[in-house]
Amino acid sequence: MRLEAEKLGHSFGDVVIFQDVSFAIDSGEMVALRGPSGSGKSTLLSILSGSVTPTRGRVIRAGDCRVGWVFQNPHGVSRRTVLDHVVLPLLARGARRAEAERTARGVLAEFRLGELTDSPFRSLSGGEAQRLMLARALTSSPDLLLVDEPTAQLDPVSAATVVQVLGSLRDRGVMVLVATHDDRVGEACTRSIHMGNR
Ligand SMILES: Nc1ncnc2c1ncn2[C@@H]1O[C@H](COP(=O)(O)OP(=O)(O)OP(=O)(O)O)[C@@H](O)[C@H]1O
Repeated sequence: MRLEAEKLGHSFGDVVIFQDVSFAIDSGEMVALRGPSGSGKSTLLSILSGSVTPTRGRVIRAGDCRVGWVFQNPHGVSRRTVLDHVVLPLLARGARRAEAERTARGVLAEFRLGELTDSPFRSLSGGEAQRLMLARALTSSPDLLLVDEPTAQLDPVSAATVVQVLGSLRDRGVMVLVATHDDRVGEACTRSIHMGNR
């Protein structure tokens, strides 16, 4: 699997956010998207996900490329349990309840959330919630995972765990593109794409 960005550019009205951005990412690569605030990292992720059409250039990816997205602020349903957050997408994809729960429990244990399966989302710490979002993204078996600032507002220990989890996704052959200001995340990546040369 390969993702290619060819001479991408984007403007909002008359304001050029970035231009002439080209790169390719292959399966099993974890790439950092770096650049100052406002340089267009989140916008580029939206373009790569297909939810925003670039003003210029094009994105080339296989038609069956499954895209997962983990946002900067973990979005969960406050009353729902940790287990529910991982089980529901599996049920939506046609899994039976018992099978979905088995899969979900396995993934949660791997993400060090096994003790929290019955806790409501609202009781999670920032790091736990971020790991849960990554666990949920994993269950959709993405080929490409777009991650926006996963360690913002996390303490060093939680951030290190999130970095570890991202590395394990890469090791499973997922293409991981992570927008980040965090040098620890940058160092864990194979290389960086730099935004900001408008
Ligand atoms: N829908 C929109 N309409 C107009 N301007 C927008 C829109 N979305 C983003 N922008 C502007 O585009 C620029 C790039 O925003 P973006 O969120 O992509 O930057 P970023 O590099 O991800 O920033 P940060 O590091 O602060 O998250 C910013 O100046 C932002 O205000």
